[in-house]
Amino acid sequence: MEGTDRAVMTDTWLKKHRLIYLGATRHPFILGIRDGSVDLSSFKRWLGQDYIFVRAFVPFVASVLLKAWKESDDNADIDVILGGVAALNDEIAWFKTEASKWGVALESVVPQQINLNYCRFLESLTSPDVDYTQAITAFWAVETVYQESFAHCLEEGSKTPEELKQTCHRWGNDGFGQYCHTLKSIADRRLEKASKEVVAKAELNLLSILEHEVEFWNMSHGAV
Ligand SMILES: Cc1ncc(CNC=O)c(N)n1
Repeated sequence: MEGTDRAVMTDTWLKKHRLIYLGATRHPFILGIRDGSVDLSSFKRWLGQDYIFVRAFVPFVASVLLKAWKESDDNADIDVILGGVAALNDEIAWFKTEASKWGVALESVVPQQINLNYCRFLESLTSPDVDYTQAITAFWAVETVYQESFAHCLEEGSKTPEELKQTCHRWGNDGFGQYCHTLKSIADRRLEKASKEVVAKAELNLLSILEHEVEFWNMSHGAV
């Protein structure tokens, strides 16, 4: 059949950049959740910083929505991205409840430099000079790192403490997995038709995102 053995761009990239991808999705912080050895002060630090990140992620996703509306060849993309926006609305409410459960005062969390750097990078992708293909590919990458990381904490044989399971479910559940898979299909569909220049930029963005994600997990250790 035509096209059955054509390489899918995102799969090619994840194979090529496997070590850094594993660095982002199998980070010691995640492995610590999975084996129950995680330091709860690290978890609380991550929670406060991630709340700040997610608030900054909303305008990035809104920019992806705007680009889809202007540039996409498939109306269904809007529905998928809008679903992502709706999920972020729930997520922000969840962070507030979760933070009060752990005694984390979200209003007084000071964003760390690593967090600000990551937010600034995503903000740079909201520029009109960045096309829809690059934006949707970046969106897929950010979501997928969390999906793969937290799903790992729920796999058979994991010893995730009961009080952390809800957090893992938030991103590790099958519905979120399906959603990431849909984002991946959109990204691959666009990459297939994109110019070499756009494909090259999208790959560099992926590498930047993976590096920012590793740094973000590192931040939980409080050594920065
Ligand atoms: C640092 C980081 N990366 C990805 C996600 C997942 N996307 C939205 O929630 C997240 N919450 N935080």
